[in-house]
Amino acid sequence: MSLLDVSGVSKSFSTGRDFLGRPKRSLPAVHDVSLTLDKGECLAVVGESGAGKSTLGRMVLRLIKPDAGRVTFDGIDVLGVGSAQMRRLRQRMQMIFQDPHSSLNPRMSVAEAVAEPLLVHSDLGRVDRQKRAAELLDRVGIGHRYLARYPAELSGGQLQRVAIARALTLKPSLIVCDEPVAALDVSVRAQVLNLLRDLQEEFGLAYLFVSHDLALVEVIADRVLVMAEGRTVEQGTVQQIFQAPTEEYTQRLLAAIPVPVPRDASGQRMIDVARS
Ligand SMILES: Nc1ncnc2c1ncn2[C@@H]1O[C@H](COP(=O)(O)OP(=O)(O)OP(=O)(O)O)[C@@H](O)[C@H]1O
Repeated sequence: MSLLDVSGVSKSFSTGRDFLGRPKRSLPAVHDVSLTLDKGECLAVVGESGAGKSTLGRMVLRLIKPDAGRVTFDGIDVLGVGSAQMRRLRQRMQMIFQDPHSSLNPRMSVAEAVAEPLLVHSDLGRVDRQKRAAELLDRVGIGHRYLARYPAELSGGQLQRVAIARALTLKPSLIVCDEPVAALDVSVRAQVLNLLRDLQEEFGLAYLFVSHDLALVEVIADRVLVMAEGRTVEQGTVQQIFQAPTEEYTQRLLAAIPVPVPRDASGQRMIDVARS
């Protein structure tokens, strides 16, 4: 059984209102998309802007409720559970957003932000919560001198590390990463990507990795789902999608990668993203 099983999910959004306040039109954002994700695996969802990638990621966590389809996490029907069970389930399914500035509370110190989920979801006392937060922050490369600082005092890369530590606090098995390095300076992208990769291995995390950047996807993903206009174009392993894409749309996406990753005669990547 897969850790995550998404079957035929669809979502339409209504746009604008007529003079009676009724929605004018219903536009499909995601249509009949299915995927599976195993423990410790990384599935990238790629496609151009507006393809429906973020909507799909949010539906997996029930942050957006699908109009149709099923989402099963570890055998549990995510769309069918009550709010108390959903709160428990959310501990095991976390999300990292593109913009760490907006995902962290500006009035909470770095240590408080990482410890907060434990206040809500565990019986740990204050000292133990702070200790666990400090350990996690240390693990993601944020030293002790930053613990009492506030988001406005940190760089984008540091903030994303804090957001990653916060996502790890409750020991999730799935993290939906929605363009997690897209808002960062090019110089720190590789470091944060490598951190995500190391943490995945260390904690056996499964990632649903939403990205429009195929060069990153090739480095981090095991499998790829290509989306266009809300629909699945094709799915396959990284090798299949990057070396033998069957659909013209995927071929065009690949051709648009600015700097193709050099390969040796056997098709293996010749460089890796620099280690942090
Ligand atoms: N809350 C919303 N209300 C109305 N329309 C929405 C809403 N969220 C998304 N959409 C629409 O759904 C479609 C898919 O959006 P989505 O953000 O999922 O795409 P995406 O592939 O993640 O794009 P991007 O890479 O630009 O973030 C778009 O046409 C978008 O305008």
